[in-house]
Amino acid sequence: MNTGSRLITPYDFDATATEVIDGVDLAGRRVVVTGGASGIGAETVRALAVAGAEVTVATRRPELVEPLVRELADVPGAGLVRAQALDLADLSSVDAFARAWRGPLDILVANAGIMALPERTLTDAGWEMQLATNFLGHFALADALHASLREAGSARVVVVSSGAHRWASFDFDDPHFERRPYDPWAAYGQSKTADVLFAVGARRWAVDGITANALNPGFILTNLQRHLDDDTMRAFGVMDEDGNLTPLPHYKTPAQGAATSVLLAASPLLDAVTGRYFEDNQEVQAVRADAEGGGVAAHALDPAAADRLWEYAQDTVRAWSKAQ
Ligand SMILES: NC(=O)c1ccc[n+]([C@@H]2O[C@H](COP(=O)([O-])OP(=O)(O)OC[C@H]3O[C@@H](n4cnc5c(N)ncnc54)[C@H](O)[C@@H]3O)[C@@H](O)[C@H]2O)c1
Repeated sequence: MNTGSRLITPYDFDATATEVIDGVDLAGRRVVVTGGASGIGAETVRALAVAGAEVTVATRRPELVEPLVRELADVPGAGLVRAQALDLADLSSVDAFARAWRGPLDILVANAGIMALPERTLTDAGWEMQLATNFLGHFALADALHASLREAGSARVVVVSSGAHRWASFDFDDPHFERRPYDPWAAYGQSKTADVLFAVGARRWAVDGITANALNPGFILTNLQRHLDDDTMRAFGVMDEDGNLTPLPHYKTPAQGAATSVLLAASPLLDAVTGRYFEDNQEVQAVRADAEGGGVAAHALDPAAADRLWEYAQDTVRAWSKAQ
């Protein structure tokens, strides 16, 4: 496995999902994209399917993916796209999805996510909703699909994190905000730190030919911002006084936002690269958590924290399974 120097690719901020895998033939490769019904997930599905991959869109509402399925069915050379129900906040749904999967899985893109729920919200299992959706559900899914990933021979797991990971390390004493006051951004940041640590902890799967890398897609206006009030949207500079959305120059289109996911999922440049963090199609350097601009916080790359989180997630998921 590649643990060498920082990976710099020929692609930058502006590259689209299709461009970063131009010329790559994914015929015969089987892919799952969670949250592929909208936003950057849909663009990830589009680029991988057009390159020939067979893509399963794992989504809470499969009927909403029908237009995308029809669109890609008309593209010559595109792989088959289908939708299958998955609710990451409900482990019985995760379990059902994994049990129904047959044969190898070449690429798992853990893309689905929610951001900044204003009130502390719990899943039926009693888990804080952002942690459950953004991390624990994806961990459970990857773990349940491990044999299929191994069967693929050289599978890749792509974990969509966020620059918000820098706002919070993982609080092992209180991951579900039972003791500390709930903060929507601390909960989002913690879940996205967990996503990066997941990719780092997955180095234990290298022996099975499975690599895992994490990424920040950049800023993209999508449904993700639906829980933000107008004041927050104005503070972010993406809404004017009249309530019109005004994306800033550093905002990306969904097709650009999906590029780093697709690069990590399918570019030959990433062969055998694992446990790393990318932004704008490049591996980025570790920075102080409070640094301006991009970069990855040291707390998200810490191998000891990654191992501890892996054990925590495995125990949490297994405790849920036993209780069923
Ligand atoms: N848009 C941005 O600026 C931005 C920035 C950084 C990171 N991200 C990350 O990118 C990813 C995709 O977000 P997006 O911007 O495309 O937003 P989006 O809201 O369009 O996409 C998120 C998808 O996740 C799905 N989802 C949510 N909860 C789910 C659940 N319980 N089970 C299954 N699916 C569920 C949604 O239905 C949706 O299709 C997220 O992980 C997000 O945190 C986005």
